[in-house]
Amino acid sequence: MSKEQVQVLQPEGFNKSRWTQLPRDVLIGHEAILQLPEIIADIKPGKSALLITGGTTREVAGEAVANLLSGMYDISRFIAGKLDSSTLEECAKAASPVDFLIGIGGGRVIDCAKIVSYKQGKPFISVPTAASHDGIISGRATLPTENGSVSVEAHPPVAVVADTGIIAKAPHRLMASGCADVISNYTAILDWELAHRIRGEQISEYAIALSKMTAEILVKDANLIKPGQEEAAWIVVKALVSSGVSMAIAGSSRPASGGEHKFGHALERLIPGAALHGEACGIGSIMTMYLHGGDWREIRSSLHHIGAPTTPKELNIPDEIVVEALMKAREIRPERYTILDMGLTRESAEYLVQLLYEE
Ligand SMILES: NC(=O)C1=CN([C@@H]2O[C@H](COP(=O)(O)OP(=O)(O)OC[C@H]3O[C@@H](n4cnc5c(N)ncnc54)[C@H](OP(=O)(O)O)[C@@H]3O)[C@@H](O)[C@H]2O)C=CC1
Ligand SMILES: O=C(CO)COP(=O)(O)O
Ligand SMILES: [Zn+2]
Repeated sequence: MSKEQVQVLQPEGFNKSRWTQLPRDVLIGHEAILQLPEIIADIKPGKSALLITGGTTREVAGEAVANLLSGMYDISRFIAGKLDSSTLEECAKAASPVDFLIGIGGGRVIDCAKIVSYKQGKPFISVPTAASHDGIISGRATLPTENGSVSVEAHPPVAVVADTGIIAKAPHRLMASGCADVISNYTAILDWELAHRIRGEQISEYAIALSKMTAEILVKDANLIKPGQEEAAWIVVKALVSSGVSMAIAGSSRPASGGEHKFGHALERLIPGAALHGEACGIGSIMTMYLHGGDWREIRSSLHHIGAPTTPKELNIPDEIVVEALMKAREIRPERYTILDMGLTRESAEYLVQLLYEE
């Protein structure tokens, strides 16, 4: 090779730079949890750990992890029953003496571990007990506030350990919700492209391609997603990881969160706990796909096939609340421009909700 240096013809003002953070170790599979000691030994995060769980997930996996690691590490425990400022404060106190954190549970618990570990500059390990959301691996956390949910900067876990045996045993509703979260990537991308065309918002073709491919693979494999099957857990966790990587590439949740997520966050504010995160976003995605002029029936039948709800009635949510959530979606994260920010009228919102019931 010639020693001659290539002369870089720098376009004036070129100053792009992106720092993409990803986990160092991702372990998915049968009895993966038993390999936690090896994963921790590989990362060498320190000698003491705080295990953050929920009330149920403490029983499902938290105590098993505590037993596995005790004797090797100093273990303390914290139960994150909610995700609000006082829980975060208490969790931060519990975390301050330890070297690293392990979040064992659903999205709420993992986001709690993510936020506290980020604020304290400590590593955290993500141990999802359900395939219910694509925040398993992402570097962002969703924080409910009085003014609606905000996406806050955090850091990705240093490692993800997803035990497909544990995840397959979780209620199927959780896995179906995770699938819906991924299927909603279709409309999140359409919204991002819309914002690019109308507002000149920067898009990432790599993030879009990965996010779209992930949703497509999941829809193709929908017939394999059955309750209690470890293979189903394997397929869905891989999709959630891939969707999380698309967010890491984008440096934002844009490739996986558009108008259907703004609707989902608004619904959660109006009727907390009635729908799981992915369930709400899936229903939102049917409606925003209709507005985009895309194949909304395909979204609806994929959700139905997987076992996710496609109507408010299935969740015992009154239709009027869904109309309200569609109208309020524009107040959630107003800087995130989507099809729901284009002047949706109440009459159109009512029509969208009726569409969900169409034969
Ligand atoms: N950061 C990001 O990028 C993303 C964040 N999210 C966030 O994640 C949250 C949604 O996560 P989701 O998991 O749906 O909700 P939760 O974390 O609230 O979990 C739902 C319920 O499932 C229970 N559970 C979890 N695993 C099992 C199991 N194996 N067996 C029995 N029960 C189980 C939980 O128990 P327990 O009470 O013990 O917790 C909880 O009661 C939202 O806050 C959302 O905003 C969603 C997507 C992306
Ligand atoms: O849920 C997400 C992706 O599925 C990301 O969350 P936000 O909508 O809070 O950005
Ligand atoms: Zn989501």
